[in-house]
Amino acid sequence: MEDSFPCAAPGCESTGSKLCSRCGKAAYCSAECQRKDWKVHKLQCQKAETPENRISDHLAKGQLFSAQEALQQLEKPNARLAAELEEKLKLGILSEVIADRLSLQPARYGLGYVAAKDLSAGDPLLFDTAFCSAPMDGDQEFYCTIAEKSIRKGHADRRASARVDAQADFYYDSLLKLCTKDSHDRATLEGTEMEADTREQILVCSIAEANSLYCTEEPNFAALYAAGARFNHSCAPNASIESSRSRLLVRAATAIPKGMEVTISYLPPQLLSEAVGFAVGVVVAAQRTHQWRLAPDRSEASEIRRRATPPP
Ligand SMILES: C[S@@+](CC[C@H](N)C(=O)[O-])C[C@H]1O[C@@H](n2cnc3c(N)ncnc32)[C@H](O)[C@@H]1O
Repeated sequence: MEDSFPCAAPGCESTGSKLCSRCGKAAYCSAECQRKDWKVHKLQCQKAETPENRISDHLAKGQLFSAQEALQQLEKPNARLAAELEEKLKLGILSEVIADRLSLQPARYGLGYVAAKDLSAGDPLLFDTAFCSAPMDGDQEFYCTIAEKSIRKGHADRRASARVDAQADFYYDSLLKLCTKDSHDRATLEGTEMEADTREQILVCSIAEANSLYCTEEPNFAALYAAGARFNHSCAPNASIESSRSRLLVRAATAIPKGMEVTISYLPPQLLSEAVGFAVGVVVAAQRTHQWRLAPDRSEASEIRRRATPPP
């Protein structure tokens, strides 16, 4: 930079050789002078419209998908921003409705996502980070492991900053608001006298069972995503999922008009395509693997079970 810029800190007569990385306008001779001047400078410091600053904004707002996309488009890789993104992904407490494409609303089965604008096939809709995950073939049911891990993580106060703690608490609170397994009545559970810890264990276990999703990229794992869990199931879904132990991306699989519910399949595609005749095939396949259970209405479920059970 030109030598003629004076250091912007009041009283300093040195030459400013480093520009403020945020606005790119004020010049300082040293980090110390920049620190001293920050109280005044911050009142006029406007973030320059650079791709790096846009990525910082996305990261600050927890929009990790948008940050990742913008990082990939940078002409020169930026190791600092990439490391910040990785840190945030690891926390497992952030989700992003991409480009305001979805809204959470009352739907056919409880709450569900509805297209907030006309969507095209392939549009990314929701990015979420897994709060916890577990193998499907562990010593105990995967949802018990997910519940145990979730409770530990939900109560931990070991994070990097108060802000991260607050976000983690918010994410855990939204997990606690997810629906319980169909046969578990939340009001009964909440009204029954028992230790608070025991109630929480039963509640989170039921939530983990009703809301965990299979991992398409790591087929032996299931994971619990607080925002992703709000999608309802369809055997002819209009959205698809790409999921791993740490991340979930939901994309429109077809064009979806504004106002239509966006659905995913809770079953891995191979189970859906193996199914001979919709419900019976799916339920039998799911029971056979002991992994996935659909939640049709109860009379339908018992009729399916009756038809699916071979005569003695
Ligand atoms: C992962 S949650 C989906 C979001 C849920 N509707 C909510 O309000 O949070 C799964 C629960 O939604 C309901 N559900 C989702 N899809 C369904 C479907 N196709 N048929 C019946 N119930 C469904 C069931 O109660 C199921 O246990």
